Amino acid sequence: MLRPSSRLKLCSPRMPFARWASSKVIGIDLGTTNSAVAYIRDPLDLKSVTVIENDEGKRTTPSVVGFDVKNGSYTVGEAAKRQALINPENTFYATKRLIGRAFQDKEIQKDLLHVPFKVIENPTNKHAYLSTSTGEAKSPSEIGSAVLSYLKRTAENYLNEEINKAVITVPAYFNDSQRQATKEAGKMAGLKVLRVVNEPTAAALSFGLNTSEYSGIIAVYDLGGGTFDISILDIEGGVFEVRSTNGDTHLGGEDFDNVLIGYVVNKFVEANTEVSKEALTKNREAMQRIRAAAEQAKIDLSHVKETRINIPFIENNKHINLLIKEHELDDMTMTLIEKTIPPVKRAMKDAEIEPEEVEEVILVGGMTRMPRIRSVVSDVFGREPNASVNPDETVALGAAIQGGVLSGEIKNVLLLDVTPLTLGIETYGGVFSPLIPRNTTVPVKKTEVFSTGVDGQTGVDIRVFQGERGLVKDNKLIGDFKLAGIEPMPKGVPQIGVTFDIDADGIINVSAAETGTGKENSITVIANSGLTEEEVNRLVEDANANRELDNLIRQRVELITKADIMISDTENAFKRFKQTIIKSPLYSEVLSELRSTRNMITDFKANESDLSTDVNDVKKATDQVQKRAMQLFQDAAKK
Ligand SMILES: Nc1ncnc2c1ncn2[C@@H]1O[C@H](COP(=O)(O)OP(=O)(O)OP(=O)(O)O)[C@@H](O)[C@H]1O
Repeated sequence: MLRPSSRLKLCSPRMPFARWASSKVIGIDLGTTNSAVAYIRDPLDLKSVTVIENDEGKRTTPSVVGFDVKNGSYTVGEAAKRQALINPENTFYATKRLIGRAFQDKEIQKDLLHVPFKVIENPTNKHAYLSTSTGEAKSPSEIGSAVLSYLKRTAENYLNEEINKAVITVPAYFNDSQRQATKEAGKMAGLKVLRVVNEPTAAALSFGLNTSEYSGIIAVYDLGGGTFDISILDIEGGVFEVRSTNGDTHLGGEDFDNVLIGYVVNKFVEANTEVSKEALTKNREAMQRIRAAAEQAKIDLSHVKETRINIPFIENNKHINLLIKEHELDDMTMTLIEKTIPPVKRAMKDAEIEPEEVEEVILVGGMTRMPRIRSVVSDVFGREPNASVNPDETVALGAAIQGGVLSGEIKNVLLLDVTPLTLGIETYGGVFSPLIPRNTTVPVKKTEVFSTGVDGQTGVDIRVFQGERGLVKDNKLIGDFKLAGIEPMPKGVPQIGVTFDIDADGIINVSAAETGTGKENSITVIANSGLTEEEVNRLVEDANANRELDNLIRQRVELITKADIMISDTENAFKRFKQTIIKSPLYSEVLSELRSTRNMITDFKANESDLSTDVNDVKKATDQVQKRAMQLFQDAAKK
């Protein structure tokens, strides 16, 4: 992992923070279920960072938007949640689970079964969009933007001034496409998004600066309504360095609710055989009522040992009256809780630390109030989580602090965040050539020089991948572009510099330039789809399981490519200097060795998947031909 030695240090923790005039930057936690907005009341006092209450006096606002299709207006937050029962098809919630994702993603297809509104495929970008009952398409960014506008207004009403700058948080494991879509939502809401900050990093900022002079290694375990993140940070003298991050962008309270909803539905149809499961699940209003009651029961069970779900007149004048115990909820959701453990272990491994080195465990997100989750987290880290952090507010508070840092109101705090997955390009033979390893501190810029694989090649396809495997076919294509207009040259001669530039928001820009012709091209990577939970898990697990094999294949492809280029060079030299070297008695002998090595390479490439062939034979033969060709040229020169 990159650990810059020249990182900025806080001169003295007791040094007063300086203030300079600037417009306010609000911090927004745009959550799957709930959102919050915060600001810094007094930059000289970091403890003055405050969550702003909405017009209903609440400190968090449901991320729900309800459209009135008759008059074209919409409501946000509590008001939207209240009308959900009578307007289920036009009340959109948990749309953060869709943002920047392809409609065909397995996760999206699974979610479709549980939501009372319509999710459609946008014909242009193939992303998941929403549709009102009158067929009006809305992008998840538009829904996010409605929530952001509401929070912007909340802040403006409270502060009595116009606000147009914000820091917005996103799950750490969000990919490029999901980050772009979130920024877009901010722009649509009339906000200049100064920075997109990872949620656990924001939580750490708020914890670290509120706990005076905190230094040490902390783990932030963040399980909210829709996503799970784990980050390991090293906090020292005002420098917040993320050492690793991992997670699952499709795991959260919504999944727990869905499990409980399934349980309630099954119990109801078992007890009322005249009601079919299909009829009940198609009844949007009934399902909306079951959803609300199930979520409430889940929340209640964090405080009481048992609770009742009572829903009168659910179908055919029948009622739901069900007793649920805490251990029953624990048992039915244990597989979901356990899904958080492998990312935690991977994050610790990547940060090169053992659990006992973690000095504080910070819990973020409403789901971490569930006692079973707390006990699992305690077991994994071997310590009780820190109880001083408010899991609903800490992310927004951290975003506001980062806003203060960016506006210059807060000095001497430096945030060093990381990129969650390895980034690289495809090279000859389908090999994944990483440029930026996962958990590299951002912003980062890196250039590597590549060349062509075929003689006379005038264009190259730059295909950008994200993932942990050695071959591109096992990773995720996140964008591609062509660099054309290269002058025809022998393979291996053109010098193509490929530059990856990841900004502090985690957004990726890739450019390529050929030095000879000065041809240049670039893209800002906009992924066709987000990484599904399965893909993320598969990427890392498969990479570990297949590391040896991948390395072997990779080394073989690299060796053969090198040999191919060397033999091509020698063949070209033979053609060019034929008149001179033909005079040497060595000529025909070396020429035949050259031809047989060429045949070896051709055979090897034709049977690339046969791992029983020894690539070292090709290497030895190539080295030998090189040596013999040198002798031939020296001998010919003497004549
Ligand atoms: N006391 C509680 N016990 C169990 N679950 C709870 C409790 N309070 C809230 N939750 C659940 O926490 C989830 C919401 O958490 P939170 O508001 O932190 O998420 P979010 O910020 O909207 O989501 P994300 O960070 O994933 O985008 C919901 O699923 C809610 O039901």
